Amino acid sequence: MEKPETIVEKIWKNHMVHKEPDKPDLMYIDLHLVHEVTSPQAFEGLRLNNRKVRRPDLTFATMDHNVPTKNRDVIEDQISKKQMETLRKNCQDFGITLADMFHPDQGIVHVIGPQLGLTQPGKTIVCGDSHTSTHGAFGALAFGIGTSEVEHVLATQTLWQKPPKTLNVHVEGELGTGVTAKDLILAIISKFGVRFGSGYVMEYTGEAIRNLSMEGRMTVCNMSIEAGARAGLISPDETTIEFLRDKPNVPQGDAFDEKADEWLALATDEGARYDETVIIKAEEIEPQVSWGTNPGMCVPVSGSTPQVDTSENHDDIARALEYMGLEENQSIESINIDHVFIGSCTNSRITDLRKAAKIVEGHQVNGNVRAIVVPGSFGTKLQAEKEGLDDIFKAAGFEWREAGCSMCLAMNDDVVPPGGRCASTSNRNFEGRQGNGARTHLVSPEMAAAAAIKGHFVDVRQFAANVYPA
Ligand SMILES: CC(C)[C@H](C(=O)O)[C@@H](O)C(=O)O
Ligand code: SF4
Repeated sequence: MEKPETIVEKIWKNHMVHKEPDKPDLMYIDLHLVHEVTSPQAFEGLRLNNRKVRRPDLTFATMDHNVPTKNRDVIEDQISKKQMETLRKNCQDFGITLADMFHPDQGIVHVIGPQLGLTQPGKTIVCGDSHTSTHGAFGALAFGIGTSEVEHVLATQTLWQKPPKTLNVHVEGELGTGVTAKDLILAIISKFGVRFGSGYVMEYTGEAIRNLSMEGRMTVCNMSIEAGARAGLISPDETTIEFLRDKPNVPQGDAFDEKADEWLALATDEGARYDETVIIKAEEIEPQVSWGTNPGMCVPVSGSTPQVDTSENHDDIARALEYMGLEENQSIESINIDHVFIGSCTNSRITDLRKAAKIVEGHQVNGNVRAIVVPGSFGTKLQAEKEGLDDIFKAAGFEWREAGCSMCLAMNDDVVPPGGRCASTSNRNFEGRQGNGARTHLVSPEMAAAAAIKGHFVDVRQFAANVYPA
């Protein structure tokens, strides 16, 4: 029998175009996703060198970071406006399909790729965006690249890459009711730190991962980058196949089933070797809330902020607590919030919205809280409206918005004011991430929904005991 291989080894072998000693490998790229923020200089470089886009048919663009989510017709910020106009012109000049602001396919780049069936197992996928790791949920090797690499891929459809080391993140057992994929990945990062994946491609394995929906898997893979990894992925299985069936850009009918067999064969072989393995027990995980200024600074909702002098990195902790306006040993449930953001490429998919709506139904947003729901794509928004989720959110006092990155980062009109405190379903809680002086707490959509109603963090399992029968 042939030597057992990991999915990463298989994809690597299938895409290596050129290898020579002491150099990275030259890799073929199957899908290049483009957005307005990291592409302008890349296109400019092509123009300066008189080059064309090598494979416009393997390149797909959308606008997400800068788009207004309230009134699409008014773009106040001149830089945003310019970036969007530039992307429009570049896509026209170079023959690239663009899901423009009013296009039905528009949305956050990492939400629409899977929805359109562009994201598929076994593909190499790149985008000038760190959260490209999201697409790894499908068993694709997907990573973020810098603007000069964007230019290289546009011009050649290839990329120089060092073969990665592999890290098996094995999650045993089952997550408890009310404990989500978001809690799982936050718990992993807080346990092992924001650098533990450095230099690795992480493959998530184990029963708890197998039991996740594709949306849950995307949430997990999305945040691999916050653990320092180059990429994160999950071997394809029947869940992957059923998600992709009938999607627009996949083979249809019998051809799909043939393709599905090929995809399933990419899964890591029994007995394949990883460079490193860590094991996590799913049962031990509780709903998480970040208290600090990186995604590893998280505790269970039943917990408290750390004590400074007995902690290992006390300077970092003291600084984070100060920025966050929190005391040491402060219970998480005592933290009052004034903003809630349900959205971002981590948690803005239809299942996220359904679950948040379930918590919200029949309640009112707390009077001190401004809460917004921003679907990840136009398609998600339509689906949610078809199901009446928008009515549930609006009746409770949430604002219901158009698709985009929105309050995940302060690159558009959706900003948390200085000193404001936000329960956010996004992936980064760095200083200033949601606005100058803004304070971000990372949580699951369910936890964000419950916090919106109470005005402070609560254990969603108690808050919504009716939703989580014993
Ligand atoms: C703007 C873009 C380059 C950036 C990224 O790469 O991740 C953004 O999407 C983010 O989440 O910080
Ligand atoms: S939603 Fe946030 S994390 Fe995702 S691509 Fe947009 S800005 Fe980056």
